Amino acid sequence: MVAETIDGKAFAARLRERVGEAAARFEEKAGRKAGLAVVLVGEDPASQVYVRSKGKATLAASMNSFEHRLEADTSQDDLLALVERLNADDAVDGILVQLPLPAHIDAQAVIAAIDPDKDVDGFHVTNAGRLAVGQAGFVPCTPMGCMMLLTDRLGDLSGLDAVVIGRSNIVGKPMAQLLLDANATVTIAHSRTRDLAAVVRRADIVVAAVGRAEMVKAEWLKPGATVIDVGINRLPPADGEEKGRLVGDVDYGPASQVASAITPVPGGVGPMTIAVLLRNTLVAAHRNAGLTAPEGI
Ligand SMILES: Nc1nc(=O)c2c([nH]1)NC[C@@H]1CN(c3ccc(C(=O)N[C@@H](CCC(=O)O)C(=O)O)cc3)C=[N+]21
Ligand SMILES: [Mg+2]
Repeated sequence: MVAETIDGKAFAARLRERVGEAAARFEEKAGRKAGLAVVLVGEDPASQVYVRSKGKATLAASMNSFEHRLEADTSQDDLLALVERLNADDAVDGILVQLPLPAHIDAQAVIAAIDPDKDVDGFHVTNAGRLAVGQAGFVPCTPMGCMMLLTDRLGDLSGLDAVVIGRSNIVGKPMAQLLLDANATVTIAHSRTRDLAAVVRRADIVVAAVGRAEMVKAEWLKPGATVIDVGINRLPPADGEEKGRLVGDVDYGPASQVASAITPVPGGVGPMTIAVLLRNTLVAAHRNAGLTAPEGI
């Protein structure tokens, strides 16, 4: 079997297009653009790349982008004060504080300071709780993007066996909850899981979110499984390479001989994360303006 490639990049482009059209309609109704504030502390090169592409995508989707770049030695109090200003700013519908933060800042305290109704990352405990008990709130962008790719590919997930590898608050746990809400039978595997290969072997759906390059092997997969690879790992440069290649958590080449469908890295889940961020921001804008959020985005 040769797996079909799940083209997250193209799916995300279509989603951003729809969000952009809905954002233009929002502007007509509300008399202002929807706005996303992105806060970056320090100069981590990877974070700078992400923040730049978020800003570009936000503007391209007819929304305002407010970028706040702070020195690496910014105090936690100064960062919290900025978050408070953004909470109070009516032009700001969504707030994203880029993670990771420098070690001297308590990321949990910063996330807790964000107004849950502007928390378009879905990281605030209020939104985690809303997801856990089935109330409307913001769902973390990466797992939401994975769900969109899965339901587009498979339709009804009811009764399917899903294995999520990784238990982070940002991906693994919310991913498992979304799969459960879709009536899949869900297993969360992690570093202490015994015989991970045997656990993965049962799965119709595998979501790999461990952050270890090419860890999930083709031999672990049930033939015909649908594989969503959340990992973005840079390999050490090979001979003659300036930068190492980007690879996922799945050993893509061999895995694509066993799976029926698989997301590539890059071009899979990553672009979906940004598209869902824009969608969450537009939903936030509608709520803040007292308008009904549009359907079909
Ligand atoms: N508060 C917060 N929210 C986040 O959502 C958040 C964050 N902090 N910190 C960092 C991670 C990482 N992240 C990515 C987003 C898009 C791609 C993406 O578009 N990747 C492309 C390009 C990859 C490349 O070429 O570097 C792809 O996979 O095809 C990747 C990673 C969001 N994050
Ligand atoms: Mg975590």
